[in-house]
Amino acid sequence: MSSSPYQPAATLLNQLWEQSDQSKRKKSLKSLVFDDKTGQLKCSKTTYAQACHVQKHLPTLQAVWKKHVHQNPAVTVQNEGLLYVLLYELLLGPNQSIRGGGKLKRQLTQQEAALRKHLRQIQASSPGEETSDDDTWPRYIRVNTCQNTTQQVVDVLRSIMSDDANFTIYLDAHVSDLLVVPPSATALILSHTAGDADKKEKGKWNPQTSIVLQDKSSCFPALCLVSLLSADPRFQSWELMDACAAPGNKTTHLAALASQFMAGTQQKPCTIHALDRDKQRHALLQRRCEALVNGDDRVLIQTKQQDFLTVNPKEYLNVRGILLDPTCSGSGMRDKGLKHLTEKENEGEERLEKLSYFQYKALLHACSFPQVEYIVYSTCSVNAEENENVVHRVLAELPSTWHVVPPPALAHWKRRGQASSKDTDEKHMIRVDPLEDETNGFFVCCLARSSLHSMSKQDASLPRKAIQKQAKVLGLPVYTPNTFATMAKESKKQTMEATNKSEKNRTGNEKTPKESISSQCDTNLDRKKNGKRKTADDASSSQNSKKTRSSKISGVKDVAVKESDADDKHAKKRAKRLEWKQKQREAKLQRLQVKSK
Ligand SMILES: C[S@@+](CC[C@H](N)C(=O)[O-])C[C@H]1O[C@@H](n2cnc3c(N)ncnc32)[C@H](O)[C@@H]1O
Repeated sequence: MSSSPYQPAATLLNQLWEQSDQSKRKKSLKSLVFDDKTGQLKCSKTTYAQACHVQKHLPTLQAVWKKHVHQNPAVTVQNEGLLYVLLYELLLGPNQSIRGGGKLKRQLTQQEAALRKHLRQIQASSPGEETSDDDTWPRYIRVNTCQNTTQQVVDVLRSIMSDDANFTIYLDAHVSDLLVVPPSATALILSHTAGDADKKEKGKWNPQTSIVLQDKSSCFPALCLVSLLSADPRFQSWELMDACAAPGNKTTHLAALASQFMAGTQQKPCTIHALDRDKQRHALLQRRCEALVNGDDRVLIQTKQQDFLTVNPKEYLNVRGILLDPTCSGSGMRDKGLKHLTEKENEGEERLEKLSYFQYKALLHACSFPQVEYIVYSTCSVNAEENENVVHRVLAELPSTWHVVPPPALAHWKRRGQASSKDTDEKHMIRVDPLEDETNGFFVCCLARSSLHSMSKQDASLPRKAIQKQAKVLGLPVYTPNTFATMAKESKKQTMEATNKSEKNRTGNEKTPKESISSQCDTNLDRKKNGKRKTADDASSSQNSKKTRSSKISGVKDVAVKESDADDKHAKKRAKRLEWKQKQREAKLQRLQVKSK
């Protein structure tokens, strides 16, 4: 038995990889660790988080190990899972060290310098092809249909991206007017169009108001609320509330969808009350609503800085729909989420309790609005405590006419609520898995007050057909899962094949750049040693004698240190340059986003 504290994560990964080889119906990491019936985690959060990290960085770790084995063919490792967990901890983990003991730990730490060198080379040689989530997750662009048609935006994006064949634009498979582009495209789109920022007229492309960079799952709440209201013929006018609205992504999405619906009817303009209790966030909300929605006379947004829990429901007698997206732990967010999993078991429990109590209070308060018919409750958390449990707790206190309803627009979304032992409501709730759905983890639950709401079985083909129809009109393909991840893997494979081929082509006599450097290092080394000038012949003989000397430990050490220094210098320089470029792009993106807010 291994003494390693990483063994549980290693076992989990071995289990995952072994069944991937044998069985046709592969289980994902998530389905291996969560109990099908109770939805409870079967291992510790730490074990799950370690396994997630390894899976995320597996291509890089495998490439490092491949290089290592190439140089040390005698190396063999039995426990592949443990190998990659330890490699991750040593090279990429938060402490960059391995806890505990064991033979494999000793073996890896002894080779740490060489392993790090491989890692640097891999990172420097293929920075754009890292297959981590950040580089393969699609980027979502929501068209603000209050200012432009989707066709107008698509035409502009096409012209911006026309120079690069890799930049295909897709339409999302679930959210209308949501475009999907490769991760590398967003910076290009925003920077390319920054000069047009002063064109504020409606219908004219303006990157700050024509589009919103909004993650897919965060588009679900407004989509759900509008699909429920528009399927209900009882209401002649819509008065809605976004109870926790800042910075206004969902409010403005709600406005855009409501406006589209109003366009096809004789209804009065829709009113949206958008509240936030935080002063600064409310100011931002107000600015964004003005910029994104003003000029669209089918919808009116009234913002207010107020604590939702202090709102008197009797002052909003005509409110029919409430969108409630309260503060949550954010454990579904891809950058926060894995951090949350590595928290100590008890850590954060108190915070979670406070959050879920606030969420319960807010949802109960929303249900007390006299005329409200639909409430869409959402969080970007993956904890049942903030999601299903909150809904059950609230429903237990309400008259039985209140019930969970399935959102028509997401009838074709497969992932549903985590089932508790008694309830069947979960099949109507929406869950988004940050590890599998290429968008942040999310939860949406729709509540309806009246039993009049039709619970007839929803036809999943309807929303799917609607998206296909829109894609056809726009001339766009519908995005299919993992498109960019597959492309990144393919491109990485090709680069590796090309590199291997060119390395093989080099003949024994011909010096590779690396050998030239090492030869130079040898010369310098010998110069220092002998204290006299050496000839070119001396230098080459020093290179030729490298193999002979390599058996003498001290000589090998010196040469290796010099060689790795020179190699490192180049790799570092390259990595620094790429890092700087990336930072510039990100800073530009941020500036543009701040401007647009
Ligand atoms: C998750 S964010 C909302 C994000 C927003 N729905 C969007 O999509 O842009 C939660 C917001 O709720 C606000 N908030 C928290 N407690 C509140 C309360 N009691 N009343 C009103 N707003 C509250 C916070 O200030 C924060 O802006």
